[in-house]
Amino acid sequence: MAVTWFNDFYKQIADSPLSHWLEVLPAQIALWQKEQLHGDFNKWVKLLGKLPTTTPSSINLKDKVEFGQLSDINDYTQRQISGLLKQFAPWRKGPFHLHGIHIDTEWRSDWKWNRVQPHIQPLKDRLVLDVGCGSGYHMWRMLGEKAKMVVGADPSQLFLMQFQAIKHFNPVPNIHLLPIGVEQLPALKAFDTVFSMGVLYHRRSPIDFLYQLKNQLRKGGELVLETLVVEGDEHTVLMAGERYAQMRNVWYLPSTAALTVWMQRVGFKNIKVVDIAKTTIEEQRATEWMDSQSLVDFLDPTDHSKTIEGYPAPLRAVIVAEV
Ligand SMILES: Nc1ncnc2c1ncn2[C@@H]1O[C@H](C[S@+](CC[C@H]([NH3+])C(=O)[O-])CC(=O)[O-])[C@@H](O)[C@H]1O
Repeated sequence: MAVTWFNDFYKQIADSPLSHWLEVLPAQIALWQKEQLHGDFNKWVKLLGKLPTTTPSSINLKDKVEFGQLSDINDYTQRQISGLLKQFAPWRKGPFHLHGIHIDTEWRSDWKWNRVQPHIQPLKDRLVLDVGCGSGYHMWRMLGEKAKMVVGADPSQLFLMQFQAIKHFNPVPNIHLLPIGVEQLPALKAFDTVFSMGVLYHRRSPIDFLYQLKNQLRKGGELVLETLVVEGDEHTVLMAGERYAQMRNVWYLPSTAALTVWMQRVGFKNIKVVDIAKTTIEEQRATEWMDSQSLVDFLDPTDHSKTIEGYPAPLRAVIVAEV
């Protein structure tokens, strides 16, 4: 089933600093549609098509992501929307509020945003990229800060569906999620702000990853990086064994001092560590919308300062820098 979600984006960027992206992006997306669709893709697109059209009486992106109130729709429609959205579970990144339906996600992504937002350059009128954006929760909050356009890149197709399901209730033209990985981005050198939160530790080559992020920024642009770190000096980097907090795809956890050295080597300037926070079992937990195991199951049951494998428990840092 071919989707046309990306055509508007191509048209919008044709006459913008992102126009040279058109040399590669449409071909990448066409190949993706032809060869890389998830087994449930067509089922998901059909479910999206069943979401009723509503008229939200309010849009709030400033302190949460909330489209419409319960009073805008009747009980039947609310149950219908809720039932359809549940079919896109597990819902990991959020929360979202749609016409009184509270999608209570595994993560309180709003808490991360509260740690990040006070420290970044104002997003008003900026062209913003979010690499590894998940379901797009933070992208909506970036739009709430009046960014001109927000583009997300994330290869997860379930996250893409969740994003499209949310966007259905507020179909504004200046927010787009593209199903591509960071490695598929050409050196666009055009974004005013690039975010990448929760991705660096998933990359096998973190230094190459930092170069890829840098290559998306215009001169003077800002990188906002959030990642798992460990305590230690500029020589400290943890490479965990096969799993870290049960995740198989975790590679390097540097100290903030080591990460700062990496970023200097890659050519970032004005590097500032602006927040360090332990992830709590209140911030990441199982809910009705994500009912499998979560952080509490990935920590040592007798000592929450350690993961179940015996490594330091998740500690996350926010770093801002310029190019
Ligand atoms: N090659 C890749 N390129 C881009 N993204 C990728 C790639 N591989 C995986 N991802 C995506 O990176 C995201 C990481 S989650 C952070 C979400 C949000 N930013 C958050 O801060 O809450 C954190 C976690 O799962 O640990 C997922 O959405 C992946 O699909």
